[in-house]
Amino acid sequence: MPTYPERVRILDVSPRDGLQNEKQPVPAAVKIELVHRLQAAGLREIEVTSYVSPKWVPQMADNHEVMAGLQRRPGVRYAVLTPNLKGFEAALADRPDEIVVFGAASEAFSQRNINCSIAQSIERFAPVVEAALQAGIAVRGAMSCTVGCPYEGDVPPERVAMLAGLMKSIGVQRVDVADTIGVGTPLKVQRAIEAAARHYDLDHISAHFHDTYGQALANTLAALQLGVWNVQASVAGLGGCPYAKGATGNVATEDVVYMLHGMGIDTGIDLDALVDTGAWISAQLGRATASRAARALLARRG
Ligand SMILES: CC(C)(COP(=O)([O-])OP(=O)([O-])OC[C@H]1O[C@@H](n2cnc3c(N)ncnc32)[C@H](O)[C@@H]1OP(=O)([O-])[O-])[C@@H](O)C(=O)NCCC(=O)NCCSC(=O)C[C@@](C)(O)CC(=O)[O-]
Repeated sequence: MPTYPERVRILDVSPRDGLQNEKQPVPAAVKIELVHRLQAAGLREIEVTSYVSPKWVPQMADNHEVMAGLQRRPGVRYAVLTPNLKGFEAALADRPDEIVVFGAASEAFSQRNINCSIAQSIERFAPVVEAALQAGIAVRGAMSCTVGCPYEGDVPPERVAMLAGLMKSIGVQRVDVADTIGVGTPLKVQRAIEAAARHYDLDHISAHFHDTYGQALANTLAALQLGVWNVQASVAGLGGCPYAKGATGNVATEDVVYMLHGMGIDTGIDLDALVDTGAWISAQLGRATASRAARALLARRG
């Protein structure tokens, strides 16, 4: 019998990863309310926004407004993406608890997503990491395409180990193993996590799985079986990456919480309040939730 952690920490990425790809502008007030609803439901880590070029990702151009509008709760960690010093300097004024540098295990994705090679990305991240740590801000490294790439196809675990080693060498404190396009299956994501674990202990590795092929919940379980207990998810399964066409959102937070609570694993999250949050943001966006658990629970409520 596999063993599972007693407690799992979920980071909800919906305000950033979930909304970044929306074509219609989502008002800052809606983004702010989403964060407030998530924290009221018990989320203690939330990825709020990114400080990237508004020409590349227009939806995140309201980063300052969103961060300024937050009513912060003690004990909640608010994370933001900063790909370079320009982004970090802009973010600093908004007092994030954690910044995220984001690289890729695939050269082609690195070029399409952040307009530079993997080696150049590490050069850009190094001063960001140094400045963040000096300012007392935590640093996470997102690693995209750890299983497959929309441009290069399969990505071998050696590439993940290479990227994790580079992240470690510049002082990144913890890393996300991301299946950006959701092509992974349980054993493949386990190989990617094991590759990252050559440089980071499992306490400092998060699972970040998209659900394009319906594998994200199974992949999340596979990560837990290895001992990973930091899991990323997006309420209502919102999301997708602008540089990974056709990729769907992350595993739905409601589905992860339903599974974990059913396994007797504590998350600190109120599933009913989370389902309400997913229903609310889905209504704001004019679409149905992608969460199967939320759909079932809403139907049961009548
Ligand atoms: C990284 C850059 C900025 C490089 O973009 P670049 O064009 O190479 O940058 P540059 O230094 O040559 O500057 C060009 C212009 O961008 C501006 N600029 C430069 N930096 C910034 C900044 N930080 N904020 C705002 N503006 C910026 C800069 O000021 C200049 O403006 P101009 O003079 O032309 O008016 C660009 O490629 C970019 O913004 N890419 C978007 C990346 C992105 O947000 N992708 C989605 C998030 S990653 C993701 O979703 C995956 C993840 C994390 O969820 C995990 C997974 O599932 O895989």
